[in-house]
Amino acid sequence: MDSISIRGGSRLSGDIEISGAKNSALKLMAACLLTDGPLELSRMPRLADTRFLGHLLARLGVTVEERAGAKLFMHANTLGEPFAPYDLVRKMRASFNVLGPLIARVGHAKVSLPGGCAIGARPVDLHLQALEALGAEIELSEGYVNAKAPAGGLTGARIVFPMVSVGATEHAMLAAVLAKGETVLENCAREPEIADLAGCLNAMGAKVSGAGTATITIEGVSKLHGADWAVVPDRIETGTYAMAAAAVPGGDVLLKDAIFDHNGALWALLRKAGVEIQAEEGGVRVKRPGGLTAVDMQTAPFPGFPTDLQAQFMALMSLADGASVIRETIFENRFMHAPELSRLGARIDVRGNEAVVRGPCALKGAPVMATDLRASVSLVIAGLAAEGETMVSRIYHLDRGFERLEDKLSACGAQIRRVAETAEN
Ligand SMILES: CC(=O)N[C@H]1[C@@H](OP(=O)(O)OP(=O)(O)OC[C@H]2O[C@@H](n3ccc(=O)[nH]c3=O)[C@H](O)[C@@H]2O)O[C@H](CO)[C@@H](O)[C@@H]1O
Ligand SMILES: C=C(OP(=O)(O)O)C(=O)O
Repeated sequence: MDSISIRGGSRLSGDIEISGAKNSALKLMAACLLTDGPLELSRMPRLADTRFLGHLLARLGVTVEERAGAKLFMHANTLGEPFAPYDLVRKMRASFNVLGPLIARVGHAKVSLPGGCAIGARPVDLHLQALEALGAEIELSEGYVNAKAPAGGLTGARIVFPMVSVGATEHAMLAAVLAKGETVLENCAREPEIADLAGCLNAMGAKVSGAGTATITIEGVSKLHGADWAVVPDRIETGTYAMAAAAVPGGDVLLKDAIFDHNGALWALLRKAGVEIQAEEGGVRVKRPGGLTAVDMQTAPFPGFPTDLQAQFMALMSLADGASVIRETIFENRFMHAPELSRLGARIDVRGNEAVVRGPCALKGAPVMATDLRASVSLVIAGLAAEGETMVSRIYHLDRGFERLEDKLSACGAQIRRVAETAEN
């Protein structure tokens, strides 16, 4: 297993190009199952997760080809057995979203219950309830979901989600586009990835309206066709590099292609903390002119502060003057980075879903372990500010969601490198 070595203290200066969003790309990839026409995605991030889902799609009979210029071509003109085995689904949550498209197009499917980051219980009851509301018969057996559409196919329905779920909203959309009649989804997630999925589905001939609001209406169509679609820039990668730029005084980075409006909650808090944020032609500029002041934060569904940036924010607050109270409201076990940050010298007390960070802490490099995707990058941010060397192990978590992280950061002056595992280490 590779590690990442960081020598802290260098301020970041330069441009970082933001890749396509992992969390959007994965659902867009699942959409290729809905049509016998080709789907070509551009601004595709090359990540462990997208490769894994590519393997699963290939197993389902899809032709999957990476093409030059960050493109991914997928063609599901014929599909094989609609079976998604445990080994290909356990590593990430988004692969579960092949279930809806498979029942919508093929009429039945067997898909393993999903894996993903170990940040809480993460049930899929809302996904299954939505598919059942569309008429699917669902049976759980030995870790698998066996699902079947009724003889005439899925039928539109009114579905009111009892809580906001990104994955369940997307899953319902992916199934309802081919259902007969109208589907109305209420209390939907409003994340930019949802609007991206709706845009792509509409480019494929679907009739989805209201994505990005709490109510989404879908007029089912009998067939979809191929399309070309550009993945939305990654707001989590954007926020992560913004906080990396703010970790060392003097940081000045242009986040190229970042969409300013997708990170409103983060920008408001960073400005309060003393970071300068400016929307510019072609991206967002982040500057850290002086010291940082502690601010409190609470995660919430979009447009609130994203849970996927909570770990990075905690790392930054360890460098800020004063106490910051961080409350995690989405996942019940998403503070595993706290003890690792403490190894670098951060003072963090965790009580239930609340963490109190008391800064500023003089961080010192140490060996630390990545426990999940966003936790691992919070250790990188802390390492950029720490004195001496920080060695982050288990970075396969990082490779799930950050494309060429070392290259992007070192091009801006960070002293960061990947250390390949050898017989000696
Ligand atoms: C691949 C992907 O896009 N992952 C993102 C997605 O995850 P994911 O789609 O899994 O997250 P959800 O929005 O569904 O989860 C929100 C909350 O709802 C709960 N819940 C969810 C579904 C369900 O059937 N039952 C249920 O109880 C979850 O346990 C959690 O407490 O949104 C999360 C919240 O923005 C992000 O952290 C993840 O990075
Ligand atoms: C938690 C994440 O991914 P997954 O939902 O696939 O575990 C993430 O993107 O931060």
